[in-house]
Amino acid sequence: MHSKALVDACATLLAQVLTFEHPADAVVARHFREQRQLGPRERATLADVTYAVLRRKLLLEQLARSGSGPRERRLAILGLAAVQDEQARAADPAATRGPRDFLNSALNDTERQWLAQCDAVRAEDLLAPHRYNLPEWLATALREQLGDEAQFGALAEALLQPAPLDLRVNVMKSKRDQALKELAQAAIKTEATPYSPWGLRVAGKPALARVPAFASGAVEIQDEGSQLLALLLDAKRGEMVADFCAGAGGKTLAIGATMRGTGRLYAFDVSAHRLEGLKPRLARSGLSNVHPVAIAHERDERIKRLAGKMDRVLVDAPCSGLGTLRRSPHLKWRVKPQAIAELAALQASILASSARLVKPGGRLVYATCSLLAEENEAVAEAFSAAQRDFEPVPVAGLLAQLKVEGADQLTSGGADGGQFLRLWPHRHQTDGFFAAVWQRR
Ligand SMILES: C[S@@+](CC[C@H](N)C(=O)[O-])C[C@H]1O[C@@H](n2cnc3c(N)ncnc32)[C@H](O)[C@@H]1O
Repeated sequence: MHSKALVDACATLLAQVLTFEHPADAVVARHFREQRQLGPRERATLADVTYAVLRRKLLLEQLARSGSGPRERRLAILGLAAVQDEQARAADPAATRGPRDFLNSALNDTERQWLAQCDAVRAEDLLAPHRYNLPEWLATALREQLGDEAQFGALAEALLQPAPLDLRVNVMKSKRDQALKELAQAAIKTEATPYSPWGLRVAGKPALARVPAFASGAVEIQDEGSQLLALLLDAKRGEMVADFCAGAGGKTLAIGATMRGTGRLYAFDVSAHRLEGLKPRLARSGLSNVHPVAIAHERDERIKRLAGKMDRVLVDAPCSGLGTLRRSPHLKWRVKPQAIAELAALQASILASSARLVKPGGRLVYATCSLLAEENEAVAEAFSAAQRDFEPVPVAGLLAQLKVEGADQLTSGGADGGQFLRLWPHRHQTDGFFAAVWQRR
């Protein structure tokens, strides 16, 4: 596609995404279905530009104010420039700018001059909102929580970077070393992730669909943080286990593999549509112990019948998703502060209902991919205070038993900082995750 047409195509897509009526990934997917003529490279560029604009929306809007022409076109130009910069940095971390020839060929003289002025703006001269690109309410909450401007700055910077591509080796089908070699034979370079024993981090963003290790189910795409949540549940062969908010089953598959395909693993969710997404992954995984069940709500009769029967229950609760801003940057503009209190009430209700499933001596894990204390520590502490027959279990000890390296770096809270799992993009290169664990007395 000619550079002029590409800028126009980016501007068209941005105009749809920036209404924020629907999640960005849904808008992009619909746009691609409608625009069948777009080739794979053009689709990749359009998606990259959309996400670059969503990540740095406050900065790019500020820079766009000085330009001329339609706003979406100015944002598309700045987004394309940002993507070229990212690509240049990926090839050479010392690089500051990508090449501008291709982009400049799409611009008129005024636009070229304006882009050169934008390129000349120095990061250190930016006001905090333009540097951090977070809505004010969220910046305030995260600053308060981290209690340190340098830590907050590092987090904000990490949230502006695209997430790495992590794989989980399916222990039913392969071992980490073996999968690494098999992927290398398909020219996919990976290295072991630092914390999860099943994790491989991929260099770059290669297409995986036709890679034999992926097609055979030997590896699945899963963030290292997500893998650690399944590890914490530590489900064993032959047990009765429930993944209460299973969605498309990312964690279900990891849990099923730790059970070596034995026992019974219920995958509950209120969304039958999301559970549908589990089916093709289940087929690849080789697991036969997973039972997906669509429920009406957390107090569904089918849940009540299983009360006190589960060895382990994972509650991967619906949350703001603010720990996933590297891959879902639209969330920072779509999630409203008022929604957090509603989510916290839903999380408390789901946690209390799912706890009934746990048998005496069984384990309960509450997890979110939110960074906010209101959805995390506050929900866990209120549960501990109200449910005296659930004994809080410090996560640091569990991680050490599971031989996770650097376990003491992954936790916070409690008298010694070991109570909860707390993963941060800027410290652990994972999405932001929280987990609390209890044992039923
Ligand atoms: C964080 S997502 C789950 C992600 C999934 N565990 C994974 O690893 O891919 C939260 C899920 O909770 C589900 N959910 C929302 N309300 C629920 C409820 N009352 N009971 C059970 N699941 C619920 C949503 O449909 C969503 O799929």
